Amino acid sequence: MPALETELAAERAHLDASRIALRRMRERAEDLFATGDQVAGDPFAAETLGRTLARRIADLADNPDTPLFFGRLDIEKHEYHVGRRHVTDTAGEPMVLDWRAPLSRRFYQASAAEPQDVDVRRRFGFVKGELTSFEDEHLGRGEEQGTSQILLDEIERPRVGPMRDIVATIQPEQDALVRAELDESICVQGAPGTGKTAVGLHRAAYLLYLHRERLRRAGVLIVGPNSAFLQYIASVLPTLGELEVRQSTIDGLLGTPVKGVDADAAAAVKNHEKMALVLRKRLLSKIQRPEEPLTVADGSYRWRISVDALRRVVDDVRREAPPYAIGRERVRARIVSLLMRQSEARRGDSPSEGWQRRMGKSAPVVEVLDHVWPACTPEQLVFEALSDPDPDDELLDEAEREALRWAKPPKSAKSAKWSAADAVLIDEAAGLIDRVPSFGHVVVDEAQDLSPMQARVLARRSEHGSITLLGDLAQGTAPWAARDWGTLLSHLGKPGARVVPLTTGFRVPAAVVALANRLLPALGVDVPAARSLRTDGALTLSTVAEIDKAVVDAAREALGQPGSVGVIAADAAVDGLTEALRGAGIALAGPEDTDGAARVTVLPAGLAKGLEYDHVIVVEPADIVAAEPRGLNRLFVVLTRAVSRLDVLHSRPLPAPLDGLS
Ligand SMILES: Nc1ncnc2c1ncn2[C@@H]1O[C@H](COP(=O)(O)OP(=O)(O)OP(=O)(O)O)[C@@H](O)[C@H]1O
Repeated sequence: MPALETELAAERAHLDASRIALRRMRERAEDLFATGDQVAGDPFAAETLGRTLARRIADLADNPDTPLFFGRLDIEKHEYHVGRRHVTDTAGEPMVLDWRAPLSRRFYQASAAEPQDVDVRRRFGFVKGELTSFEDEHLGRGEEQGTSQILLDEIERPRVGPMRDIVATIQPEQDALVRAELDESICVQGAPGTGKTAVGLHRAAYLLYLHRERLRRAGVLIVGPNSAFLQYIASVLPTLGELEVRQSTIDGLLGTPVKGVDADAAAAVKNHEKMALVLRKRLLSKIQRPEEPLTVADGSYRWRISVDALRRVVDDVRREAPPYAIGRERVRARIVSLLMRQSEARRGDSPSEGWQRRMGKSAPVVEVLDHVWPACTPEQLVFEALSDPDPDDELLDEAEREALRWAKPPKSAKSAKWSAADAVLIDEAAGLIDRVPSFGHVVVDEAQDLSPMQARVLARRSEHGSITLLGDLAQGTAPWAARDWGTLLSHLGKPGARVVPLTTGFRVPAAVVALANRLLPALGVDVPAARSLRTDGALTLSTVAEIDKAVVDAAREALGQPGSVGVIAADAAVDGLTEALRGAGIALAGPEDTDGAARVTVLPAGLAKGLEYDHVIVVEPADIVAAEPRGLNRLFVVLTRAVSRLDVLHSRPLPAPLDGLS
């Protein structure tokens, strides 16, 4: 047989053997699922089983498109398959290792230079769950291949629907972040499409696998910029078998319903870190020194605490600096304890708990407390700070005080229409007044846009845990967006966190990366430029006479290719473009698209962050830039949403950094 045919025959034999193994494993996984159904003995077992089954249903829901394994390691004559989760045979022996297991690390990290005892690493390629190819690297013999074709096929695959997991093709520098220790907080500065979001989600799944009990108790939180983004990433963790993770926006974490909108000047002051001090100062100013002694009647006795003793109590508690509400209870407890000592000395016995409670609630004690340490709710504190900013507070100047004051003052905290920034202030106040439960781990995506006060919301929720901060300073579009990570990390309470850059792009083709990189010098941030792994892709820049018509034509042409199409324009242009596309008979994704078949989405530039489309049509870049103070950063975000093809259509001149390109 000629050499090529021999090789092909051998390859077919390998594939057939792997297909048989795959079928056996899937049958075994389904068996495990079926038997679990019948063994619930008691209510606790039934509940636990219910949870396990729910997870398994989610695990298997993507059958048969999700392969049970995607890799194999040959180590000391043993073959270990690596897949999305453990599968064991009837004797309990592992058939597939979970990708998060310690041994699986070698699948991602072993190299010819450091084979880690791996003789052969095999990657399997699948198309719609069907095993179609494999690649072997004989690391033991010092052989390693360059960029994997299976990885290239995966990143060039058309994107339809929500985000997918990347377990089969996690790259070594991504894996190092995914597997960082639970106690370590990390900040990932990643250029567009370098896999920041993917890394954050896989890190959450990895930490849950390794520290399941600890994290189940404390909880894992993923914070994203808006609900469209959360929907887009929602299915990644379930396909990795993890259902118990809270995914939320910042607004969603706060208890206050948002009914009002701030003027820009008010939002700027309210999001500034000095508001934390303003609120703190205002709250502490409620604490007064006692002026009168306390006298309490107790049957035929009268107990008396001197002004000096009361002052000592208040001063001591103030120095201990507990949260405000706890401070009030501490003062009450210490006053009761002084009363108790007098009672013990006079009566010679220890008063009961009932007596202590009665004393604590007696009118004279409550009167002293209300004077020296009055109760206060978070809403009340913020209401006061916005109704009547303290003129003696040198933290704010008069313009800032004016910006803070309500345009139409509400009668009380109860009737106030709180804005999103007010809700953050109320959360700050709540953190001053009482303790906030902390998550075990918090992943924050698009973190560059957090304001200092929003960062403090997350600092409170990760005080006893760690964080994974994901972002790109170049994509900062909020008025308060971070210019450097150090300052933001301090607001998050993790000043020492390691900042790690990711620069290899998996989404955006090289030609599009080169276009977007032209904007970088004008963005005022110091970040390393991206390098794309993709040499495919197409870029066109066209001057057009009639924008609407050009967009319709471009969308029609885009529909000739597979995958999703995103038409991204300045927010104000979206309605007109929607009408033009609908008028031309192009079905648009959205609420009317009940069967989910439409492939074209019209998207305001303001919502494009974090999303991706196979084909992106960017409409009138100059309008996108002109629409907001950080318009160039917004354009940078918009240009980097394309997976395969980018059309830039403009009738007005292109913004300066792109000048002369079309
Ligand atoms: N190792 C990988 N293997 C396959 N695909 C990958 C890999 N890393 C990233 N990708 C893909 O690249 C695309 C971009 O990833 P992701 O959205 O996580 O990047 P990002 O850095 O968060 O981007 P952005 O800053 O633009 O929001 C996604 O489609 C993701 O699945």
